[in-house]
Amino acid sequence: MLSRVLLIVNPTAGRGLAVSYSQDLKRVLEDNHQSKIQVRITQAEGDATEWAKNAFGDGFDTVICLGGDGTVRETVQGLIQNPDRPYFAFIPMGTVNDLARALGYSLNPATAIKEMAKVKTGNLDIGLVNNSLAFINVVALGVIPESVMSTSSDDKNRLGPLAYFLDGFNAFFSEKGYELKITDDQDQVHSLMSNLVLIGLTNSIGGFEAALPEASYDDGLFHLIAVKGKTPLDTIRAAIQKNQNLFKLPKENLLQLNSKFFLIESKASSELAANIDGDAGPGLPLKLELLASALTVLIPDQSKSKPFFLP
Ligand SMILES: Nc1ncnc2c1ncn2[C@@H]1O[C@H](COP(=O)(O)OP(=O)(O)OP(=O)(O)O)[C@@H](O)[C@H]1O
Repeated sequence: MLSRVLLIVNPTAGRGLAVSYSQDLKRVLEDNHQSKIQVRITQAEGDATEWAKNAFGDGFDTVICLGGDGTVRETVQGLIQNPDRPYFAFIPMGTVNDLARALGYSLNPATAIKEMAKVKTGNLDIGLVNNSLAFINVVALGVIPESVMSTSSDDKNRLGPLAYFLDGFNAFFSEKGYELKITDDQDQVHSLMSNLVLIGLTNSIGGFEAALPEASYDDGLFHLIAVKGKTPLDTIRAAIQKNQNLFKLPKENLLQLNSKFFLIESKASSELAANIDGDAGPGLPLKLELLASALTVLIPDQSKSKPFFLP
């Protein structure tokens, strides 16, 4: 691992600093792992996927991308298309960086680069939508995820997480709800009216690291939370009437399931599109399959880098 490394760099990520960060990462890898490095800079959507797909055949044992969650997702999309998969890591440079939070990476790119000096490996579960589209963090359905999909890259660069908040806030007043049928890996069918469904792979969703506290990137399960009710306001009213913390909604307002598979269907399928890791995805029905331990991911080995004192 880390002998021949392909660095995939999205030059638009990290407020345009990704290319200069890639040179810092190159030095850290050469100095600490004697790596042979090739740096490739993406020109457009799809480059990261194509290069990651062919990386192992091109002689790379490790692929590291520098970019936001979109770049990470595109890279993973390429890696899983080949049965021979290189080691994988990334330097987080996006707005939310959920996978970085889940793996314990530093969210500061300069620190995350330094942390690549000492790494250990972990298993990373990946989600697959409709047999083809990979996801790394979350599939979300409902009025809030729909509105967030329209958040522009310009707004994200200018406003950071606030851009998502503003778009999501407007959606709170929408009167939409969806009649959904959710089938799990035990063939249990759950029917409900919902305004928000999240299917997460890790504990961190939308930058909230405790969103799914029991979920882990390597536990081999999807974690689904569906908020019952026609509008988000309905749900919040119900919670407040019961004096509940909004993040601990009463059980009757939530459906929670863990499963390796979900089929999600709706009566009004054309109305509802999925948000896949923050970007627009296909409409319902959605088939979600979990690819357990699909990738071997590099994780900072903080235990080794900490100073060691004898008692
Ligand atoms: N040279 C390029 N010019 C414009 N867009 C590019 C280029 N290379 C890649 N992209 C696209 O940029 C998109 C967004 O990239 P990325 O997710 O890394 O940044 P971001 O949008 O700032 O991150 P986040 O979504 O976490 O805020 C990716 O989907 C990718 O396809």
